[in-house]
Amino acid sequence: MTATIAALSSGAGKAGVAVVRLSGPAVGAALRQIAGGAPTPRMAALRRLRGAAGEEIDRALVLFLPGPASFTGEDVAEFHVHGGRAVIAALIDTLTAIPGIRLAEPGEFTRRAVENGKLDLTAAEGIADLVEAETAGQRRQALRQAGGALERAASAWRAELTRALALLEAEIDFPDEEDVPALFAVATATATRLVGEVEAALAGAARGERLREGARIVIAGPPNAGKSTLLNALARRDVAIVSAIPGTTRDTIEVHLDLDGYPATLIDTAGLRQTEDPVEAIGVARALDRAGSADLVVWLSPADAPADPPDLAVPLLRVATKRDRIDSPPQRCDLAISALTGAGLETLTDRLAQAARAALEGGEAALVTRARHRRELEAMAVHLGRVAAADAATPVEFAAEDLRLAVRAIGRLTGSVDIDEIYDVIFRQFCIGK
Ligand SMILES: Nc1nc2c(c(=O)[nH]1)N(C=O)[C@@H](CNc1ccc(C(=O)N[C@@H](CCC(=O)O)C(=O)O)cc1)CN2
Ligand SMILES: Nc1nc2c(ncn2[C@@H]2O[C@H](COP(=O)(O)OP(=O)(O)OP(=O)(O)O)[C@@H](O)[C@H]2O)c(=O)[nH]1
Ligand SMILES: [Mg+2]
Repeated sequence: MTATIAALSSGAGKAGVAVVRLSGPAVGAALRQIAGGAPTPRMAALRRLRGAAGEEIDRALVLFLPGPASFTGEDVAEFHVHGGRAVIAALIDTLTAIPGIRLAEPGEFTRRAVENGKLDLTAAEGIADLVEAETAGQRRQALRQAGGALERAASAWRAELTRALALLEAEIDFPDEEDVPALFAVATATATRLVGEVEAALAGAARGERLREGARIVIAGPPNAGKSTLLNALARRDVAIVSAIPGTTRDTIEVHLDLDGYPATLIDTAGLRQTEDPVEAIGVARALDRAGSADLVVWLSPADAPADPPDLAVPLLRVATKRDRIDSPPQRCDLAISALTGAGLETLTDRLAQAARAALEGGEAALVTRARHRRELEAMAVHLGRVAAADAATPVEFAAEDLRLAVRAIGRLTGSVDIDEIYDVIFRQFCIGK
């Protein structure tokens, strides 16, 4: 029998109110045992909750949402209790002591919603992104996906492909009864149109993935330029080790920033120099690699010892550091800062926000927000491209197989092909209680 799952769905730690959720066939029994019976469906009721020995745990608002009209599609109960650690622990302990009830795994409530047909996989990913969203732009994109934007596009594609496939299969099963060139024409026309739509969706993919993950801004420069000092100043905490010894930072260090509503990942790197030290050399190689794929490289070099950046095919902002060390305006830079006095830091933050905006804004809202979506749509485009290019010499079976493989890619995208390993990877990333 399906296990009934329980978890704290609100944030961990002390809070005014905490929400504990329960989903599965044992919900009715649990409500009878601890809340004196199930309240009227979908109506909040104030109840005394009792532990196994009959002792009172809390007075709480209780909700009963009978399946299938619930978030998971199963019977669901919610306990809105006082958010103290001992209250939550007593309630969870009492619930999980009831036969058939266990703690939920990360994302398991949402996984059940998908398995019961309440959401497709892309909408579930949208919910995960909504929980993770740190900026308004990320929230909007996640909400759109959770509302089924990609799901609707995918199911429209699937319906058209299935229709075209049915025509070709009729031809394979009953050769000579139909006019083959006419059937082929329908299949190639459908494939040609859908390739266009899939490619339009893919065109926004880079932006969609960027918005989800944030613009990538890499701090690079010679050793001792003040890179880690700047990272700490912008992050407003001591993330990276700072010292007067050149070659202090070896690995890349990332922090997430909200730049005027635009999410960004700021990456500190090892100082660039020729080195005999094999570990430092790996750090230098990593620094160059990150810089090469950044949306912006902030090239730092000391005002009293300016250095030129290597050739990079990405936008560059040249910043002179340690402005406090020289009197005359620094050379060969776009702006100058001093972590000591704070001079120039506000201007720099504005420039970073501009760069993040340039990397993330523009165009329509993206349908594709993850590499996983991109992979499946690219696979679709390859198969549809072959069908679109088919001619009289192409065997009908080949075109049909390509249409089938395109449909399969859509199935992997939306989760309608039941593929456990895809589910496991995706739902592992959720929080517990979601
Ligand atoms: N207290 C609480 N707040 C919450 C949730 C929750 O589970 N509990 N949610 C959870 O993530 C989100 C809201 N999402 C929800 C989505 C569907 C249903 C639901 O009951 N759907 C039924 C009935 C729909 C209807 O009445 O219109 C259904 O789909 O059949 C509930 C919550 C955010 N806020
Ligand atoms: N006077 C002055 N010193 C600074 C300033 N910023 C950083 N420093 C000092 O410069 C030294 C190097 O700073 P780091 O931030 O560790 O330099 P880095 O670029 O990360 O160096 P590596 O990790 O070795 O590549 C430290 O002693 C800092 O205190 C500044 O604005 N003014
Ligand atoms: Mg450093």
